[in-house]
Amino acid sequence: MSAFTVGVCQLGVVPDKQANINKARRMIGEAAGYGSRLIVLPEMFNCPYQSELFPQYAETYPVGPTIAMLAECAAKHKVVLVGGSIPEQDENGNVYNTSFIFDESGELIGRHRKIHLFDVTIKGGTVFQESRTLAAGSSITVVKTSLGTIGVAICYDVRFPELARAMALSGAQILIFPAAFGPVTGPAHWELLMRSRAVDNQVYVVAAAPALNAATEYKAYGHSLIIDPWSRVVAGVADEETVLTGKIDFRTINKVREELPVLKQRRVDLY
Ligand SMILES: NC(=O)CCC(=O)C(=O)O
Repeated sequence: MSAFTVGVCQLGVVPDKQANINKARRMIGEAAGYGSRLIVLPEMFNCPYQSELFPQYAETYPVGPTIAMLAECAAKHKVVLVGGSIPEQDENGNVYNTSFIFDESGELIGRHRKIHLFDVTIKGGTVFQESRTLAAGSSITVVKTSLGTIGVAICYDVRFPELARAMALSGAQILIFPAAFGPVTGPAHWELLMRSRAVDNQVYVVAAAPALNAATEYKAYGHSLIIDPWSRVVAGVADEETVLTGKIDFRTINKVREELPVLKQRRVDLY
């Protein structure tokens, strides 16, 4: 399919896990009602973004109310669903920041475990240590869907351009980033990074953020975005809870790559 609508659920996360699941179900239904064939949720959408909380909100595939809701909604609405991310516990007790990806029949078609953990100390700003409770994933995620090929990475992963390039070279036409930037790096880098990955690789970028909830400790920046391969913002919002939609048209990828053939012109003999 060369053109279709993508929907992004910019959901405001609350401490009550079941309330987050219910809200996600409702927002996925709303996005499907707008004609979205691909729907994306934000990073850690069932759990406040706080390291110490991740283990207690974690689920082990295929068991768990969040995973069940995602599979059920994908099948009910016949959509490709990138289920943001949730804390996932494996059989050895390791917890990952994981995106589960479902097809239109509710089958799991991909799983991305965040590769680069968000361990930063910005003086006078954000201090975060995902590695206190999370383990890092160890593979790149590129998934063929009925709509096209998608690459999925999570939030801080966007800062590593080699990863986006590897996904694009593996055939990804859309790079999807469930994410949760905060009030310090959000205004400074969010749009810049997302648009850079789009222009570097001449692909669509979909960045799904949580809405701002002023009552939670981590203040999400919001500003979900859909960006085209020319780096134009197709659709964007501020920090409120809402469903964002935009058109993806793969013919734009071909047009941009024909006009500016930078991917073909790379000097792989030199770098
Ligand atoms: N959840 C995250 O990985 C946050 C990344 C972030 O805020 C950044 O600036 O990078």
